[in-house]
Amino acid sequence: MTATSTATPVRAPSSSAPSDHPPIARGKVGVVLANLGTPDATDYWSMRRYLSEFLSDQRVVDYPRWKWQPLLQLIILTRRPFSSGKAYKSIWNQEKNESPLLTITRAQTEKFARAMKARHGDTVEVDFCMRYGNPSTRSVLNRLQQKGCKRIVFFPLYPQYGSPTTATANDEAFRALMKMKWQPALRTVPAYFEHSAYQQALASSIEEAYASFDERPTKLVMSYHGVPERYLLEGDPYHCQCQKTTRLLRERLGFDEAEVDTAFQSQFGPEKWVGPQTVEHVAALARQGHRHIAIASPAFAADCVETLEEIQEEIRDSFIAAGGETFSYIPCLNDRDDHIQALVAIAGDELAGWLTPNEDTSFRE
Ligand SMILES: C=CC1=C(C)c2cc3[nH]c(cc4nc(cc5[nH]c(cc1n2)c(C)c5CCC(=O)O)C(CCC(=O)O)=C4C)c(C)c3C=C
Ligand SMILES: [Fe+2]
Ligand SMILES: [Fe+2]
Repeated sequence: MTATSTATPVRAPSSSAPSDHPPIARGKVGVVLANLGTPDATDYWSMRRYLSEFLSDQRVVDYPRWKWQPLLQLIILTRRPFSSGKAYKSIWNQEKNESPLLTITRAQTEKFARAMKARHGDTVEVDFCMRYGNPSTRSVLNRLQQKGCKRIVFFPLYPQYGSPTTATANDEAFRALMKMKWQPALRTVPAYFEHSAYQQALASSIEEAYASFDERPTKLVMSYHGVPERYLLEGDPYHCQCQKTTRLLRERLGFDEAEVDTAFQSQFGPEKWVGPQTVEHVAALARQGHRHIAIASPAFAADCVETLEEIQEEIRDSFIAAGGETFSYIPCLNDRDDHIQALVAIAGDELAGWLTPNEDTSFRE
């Protein structure tokens, strides 16, 4: 996906340059939205390929390779592609034959590109990439470099910093740069959960959902993707940033402390993960007498298998089985206009000084 439809002006070098000098693309600034990635299809081998790439990443599962790879390749990847494939199948975008995460990320990028172009003109080139699967980080950064982007803002779409998400996305971007003869300057966008435009978009999405309910839920559960507790103890701020996301949102909404809980989902493997686990927490809420709860998932910029299947099927079933009656899922911010405007504002902060009018960043003659 390319934001600007104009062809890249590739010019001959200045008249003082030798005639056999390679052509030089005119200087542009790239902005790349990066998300996690998703399988290309739901069959066993597509799922296995995707999960193998994902779960072999030591930022995600940090056990030593000699210990983890035999377990992963010989045991986990013989079974998990079937169960995960079933989950993806239940939410697959049949019309486009792709996963919802890909559909939504593309829609976000198209809107973001239009808004960036309206604000900054043709100097900015926008695209998206995935950490695992396609479009790969390397292919997108190579394309932008070839189009003449001498400066690139790399924007991992994770409101909270996590080593299994933000850090590995950035690692992959820098790995791509390692192969380039003419490497662009690269800025990475930090966690943005505190940004007021992001907080406002999140608050508006919840207020709009609440205005549509016949009866006010007695609890709002903020369900974040979990991580092993050890990652927190070893310095990953993700858990703290999730707690703070909830607090800032609750203060902005003016909700009572007792009305909003934080929980963590998607536990994987035998290690202790941060808690409470959403699937158990909602059942406990039902047993305590909560009949109507709302649930939002602010670790994800886009709805994905973890929200559309895990929350809306597995976690909902857990609440209903324990005696709950109404389970209201509030979608991720996806391509809401206020979310896109927030992303534009956040990217704008990182572009500071890079968009001087008429500046040619490509070549000084
Ligand atoms: C095995 C350990 C995992 C850690 C740690 C982890 C952290 C983490 N993940 C996200 C965001 C997403 N994860 C998604 C899917 C997913 N996550 C794991 C494992 C870990 N994640 C697996 C095995 C899967 C695949 C699905 C499955 O088999 O259950 C997704 C959805 C992708 C999609 O295609 O829809 C997202 C998004 C965060 C924010 C996070 C912690 C910082
Ligand atoms: Fe995950
Ligand atoms: Fe899951």
